[in-house]
Amino acid sequence: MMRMNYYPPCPEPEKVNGLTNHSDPSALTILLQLNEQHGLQIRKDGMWVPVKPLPNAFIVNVGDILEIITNGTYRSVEHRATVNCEKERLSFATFYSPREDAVIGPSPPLITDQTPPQFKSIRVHQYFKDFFARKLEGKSNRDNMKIEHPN
Ligand SMILES: O=C(O)CCC(=O)C(=O)O
Ligand SMILES: [Fe+2]
Repeated sequence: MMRMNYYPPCPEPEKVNGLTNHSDPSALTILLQLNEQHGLQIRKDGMWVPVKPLPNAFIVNVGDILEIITNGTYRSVEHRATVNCEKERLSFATFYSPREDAVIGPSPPLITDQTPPQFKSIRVHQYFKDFFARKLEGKSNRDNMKIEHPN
């Protein structure tokens, strides 16, 4: 799936979100910041860190599916987009995910007594149906896939 994002300039940029904080539901996202305008930020240790646009460079984001398949070893990155008052910003995201009839869940070789499955297994089609039915909000999609362990 591909998405083009257009963020018009805004006279009061601190009052709006360009794109609310979220992690991508995909396995991997390849992102191009088209016109080299700042705006993308990632959450690291609770802080929002700007990602500087580099000419002719892609950004590769780990998405929730990769977090689920690796049973939490690779963690999806929470990110958001801000707007600025001078110039429009454009980005182009390509989302990579397994085919619709595949089942995603923690990879069996990664499951041991010490590392029980952290996530449910689900068909990709249902996973995206659930994703689009919910509000985009932080890592809520990943959280929704978690299983509770009685310890
Ligand atoms: O505009 C950006 O840099 C981020 C876009 C994004 O996070 C998305 O399309 O999922
Ligand atoms: Fe995103």
